[in-house]
Amino acid sequence: MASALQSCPLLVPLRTRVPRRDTWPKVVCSVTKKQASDSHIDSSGGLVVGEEMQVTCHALAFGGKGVCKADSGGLVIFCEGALPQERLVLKVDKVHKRFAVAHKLQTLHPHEEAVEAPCPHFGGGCGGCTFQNLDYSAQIRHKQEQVVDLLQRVGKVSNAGDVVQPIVGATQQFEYRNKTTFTYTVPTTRDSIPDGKDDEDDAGIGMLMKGQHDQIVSIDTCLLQHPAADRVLAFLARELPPGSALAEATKLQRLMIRASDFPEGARKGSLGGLEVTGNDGDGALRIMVAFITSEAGDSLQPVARALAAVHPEVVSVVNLHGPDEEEGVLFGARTLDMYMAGLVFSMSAKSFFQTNTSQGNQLVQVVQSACQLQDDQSEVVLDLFCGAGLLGLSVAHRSREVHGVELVADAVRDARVNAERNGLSNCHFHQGDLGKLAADLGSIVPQPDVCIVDPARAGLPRALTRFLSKTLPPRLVYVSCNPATQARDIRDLCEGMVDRKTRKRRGGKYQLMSVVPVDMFPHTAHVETVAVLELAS
Ligand SMILES: C[S@@+](CC[C@H](N)C(=O)[O-])C[C@H]1O[C@@H](n2cnc3c(N)ncnc32)[C@H](O)[C@@H]1O
Repeated sequence: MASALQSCPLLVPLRTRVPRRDTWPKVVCSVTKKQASDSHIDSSGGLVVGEEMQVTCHALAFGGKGVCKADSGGLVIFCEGALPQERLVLKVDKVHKRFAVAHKLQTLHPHEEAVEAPCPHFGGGCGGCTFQNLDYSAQIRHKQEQVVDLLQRVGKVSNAGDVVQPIVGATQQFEYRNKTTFTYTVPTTRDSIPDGKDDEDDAGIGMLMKGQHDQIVSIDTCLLQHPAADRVLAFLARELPPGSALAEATKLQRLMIRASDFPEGARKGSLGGLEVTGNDGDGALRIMVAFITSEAGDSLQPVARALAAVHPEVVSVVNLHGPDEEEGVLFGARTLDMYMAGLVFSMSAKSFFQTNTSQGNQLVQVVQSACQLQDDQSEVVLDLFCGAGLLGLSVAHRSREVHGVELVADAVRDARVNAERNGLSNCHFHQGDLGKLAADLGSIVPQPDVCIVDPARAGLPRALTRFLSKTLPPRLVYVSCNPATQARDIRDLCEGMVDRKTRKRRGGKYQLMSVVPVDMFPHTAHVETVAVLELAS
């Protein structure tokens, strides 16, 4: 059923909605464009756009697409939804010079570890999950293989198979997300619908479609998020529906729901080994809701109060509005208390927090042991891209000093409060853009013994790699949510950066000691990795 829907481009608009943006996307027209491109014949590699064919999937590419080939050989075809060893029918969407892109129409012979996906939205285009139809042990095995493969191909690490440690799998594979963001849409206008007819159902709240930035799948449940978030979503879908006068007046774009409690295995005692302050809170469920709007959203106050009256676990409702996401409190507190690694964190709506509480604890333990701090609290730790301070604060009790640097001002403010709330007076946090201030970082923070970096998906800014290659902290602990950019940066740090004039690499001083993959996001293609680099002797 799901694959039949995916196979027919004309059905796509019925399952998608147009999100509101300040710059209005021309999404509905793109259906017409897509039809035009379907009829375009591209003969490169013998593949034709729109062609349907039987193939076998051989592996999973980074990002979750299946790597397929036609029986007669030819170009590699990256196919959405295909699993290794699966025999399937696909439809070619795009043909490039060296590869083609396709989506699955039908499974002929399934992956031997295929399972029934429990979510009603899986396979319907929702961008949330990739592997719900694959047994969890197979998911993590593939993630492990991808990390090794990227280190070999991109990082040029010859002993990648030895360096990469066994992946830390998740004990809790559903309901693990402590934060979910939903997109609000408005009904499309009459002229933007190709057949000129209004679609009464054409507004919704949902997740972005796979690979899209301007189309969503309407959903009423997400099996990855905290179940309490489903209840909040249901209330708001009823009381503040897309297209309602209030949603229109405030230009409501997105809805963020953040839940704080203790999923199975998140408590300090049950994991063991976390040496922190033991600040576990009372275990009560608390929820923050943020309405992200284009216009100031003071008029959302009555909805916020009604939500908190029906769902007393909602302790904070805020509005982030305008291009700078200016913050206003609609109900309760401005921040939400979150707990991880035996520490308490005051979290503003705009601050980053590890999205999987249970696996966040595991990640912290991996980082703590990767830092290999001495027992005498003599060492200085740098925590770059520190967010609200999670990693730096979790090693502060074993350090002389911790210095964190972070771009988002609210996160820096939270990090300072968090140091104080956890009684960690040896921590200092600085606000700044590490892409811009990297060259001057030495005048802002002391020379570290250990430097933790945890950048966004783009990896390290070039200027920061240059700074680290010059100042040479003895130990680098590189936490990454994108093993591809991490592999690139590891190569730069170990073999040296490419000299613009000579086009040769020079100056690499590090060696890669270990990489630990941690599965923070079961059922998705994402994998977190913690790499340790030391100065080569
Ligand atoms: C993956 S999060 C890690 C946060 C923190 N280490 C944690 O575990 O909670 C990356 C952080 O880097 C910050 N960031 C992104 N680009 C940055 C930049 N150019 N300079 C400084 N911080 C940046 C983001 O705001 C975010 O808080």
